[in-house]
Amino acid sequence: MSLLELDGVSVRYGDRRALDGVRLAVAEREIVCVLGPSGSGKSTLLRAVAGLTPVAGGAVRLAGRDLRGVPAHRRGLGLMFQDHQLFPQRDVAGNIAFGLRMRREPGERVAGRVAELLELVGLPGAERRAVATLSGGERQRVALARALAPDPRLLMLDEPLGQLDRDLRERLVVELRQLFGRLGSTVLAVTHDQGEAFALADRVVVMRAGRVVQVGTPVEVWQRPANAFVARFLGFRNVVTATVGGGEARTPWGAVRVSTGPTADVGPGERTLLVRPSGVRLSPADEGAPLTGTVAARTFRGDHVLVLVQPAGGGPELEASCALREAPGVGATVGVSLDPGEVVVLDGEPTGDQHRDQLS
Ligand SMILES: Nc1ncnc2c1ncn2[C@@H]1O[C@H](COP(=O)(O)OP(=O)(O)OP(=O)(O)O)[C@@H](O)[C@H]1O
Repeated sequence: MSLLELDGVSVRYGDRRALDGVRLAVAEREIVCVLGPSGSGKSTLLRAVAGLTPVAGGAVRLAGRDLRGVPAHRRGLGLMFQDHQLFPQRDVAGNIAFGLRMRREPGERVAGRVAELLELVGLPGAERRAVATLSGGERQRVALARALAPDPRLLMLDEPLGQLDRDLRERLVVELRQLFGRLGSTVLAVTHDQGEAFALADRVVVMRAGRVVQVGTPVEVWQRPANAFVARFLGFRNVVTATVGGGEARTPWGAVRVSTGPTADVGPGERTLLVRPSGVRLSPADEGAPLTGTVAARTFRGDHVLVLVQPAGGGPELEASCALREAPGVGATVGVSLDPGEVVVLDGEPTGDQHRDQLS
């Protein structure tokens, strides 16, 4: 059964619809990450669930109970929000114990719980440290311990690692996932960083202008973006309109076969086509590839290079993913062929997970 259900939830700020009929279900022990550009309604969604923003339509249910009229502090939620900073005048223990003290838990029990939580988040013995002496990553851990302290049924995180540098974020996100798995936490998190969402989540929810545009596992969303918006948001550049029919797609780069694999079930017509950068194969210019082009830019991405090629015959630039040693230099003329296995036809059919997302 779902622990959290949003059933057609809408939120308005004046005339602006910040959330528009959002349907979403989060299962017990599931980690769901809401992803979307700035202003798409991610924080509003969390605030609506938390009871910090009034809901104009639809229902929010926790374990089957409608939360309408239930004040924020009675909802059994743990919140770690961007704007919920630590109290600078309290030490680490004072911050973590805040919610427990509000519930008038006995001092001894509180001290034991604080010690346990500090152990959990990797800061054992830090009770008496002043908040001002903590690094950004340590503050984040304390904020997490504070959110976990009352043993919430649902943990809600808004940009949990937002202010930290990339290296630390990448390490912490793995730790967080392990920690939530160990604790059996149910988590609804919001981030604008797709890498973070994909590393943390069991399921990803992509939002645009107050609506849910795709729900799926990280692999499903990555392999099969629902439409051009999601594909571009994930960072794919080779997204074009193509005419599909008779087992091929006519693209601005010429015809590409699409008869095999997951695209075979898509009907004919004008479609959005995604060519993954790994499917753009570069070769020496004189080896007879169907296209030629000039390398316009290169971006190093750790273990590979993204190469931007301007096709000689016109059409949008193509992004190719190359091994470090094989990446041609800027200005080089190259041959280009597209691998049909890496061409995905988008739109036109529901992604499997949209069914799963619907509430019955
Ligand atoms: N208190 C408010 N009053 C009026 N409009 C608001 C208020 N809070 C948010 N909005 C508007 O509602 C929309 C959704 O905002 P929200 O903060 O939920 O987006 P977000 O996806 O979390 O963005 P970000 O990633 O920048 O935090 C935006 O257009 C925003 O300008």
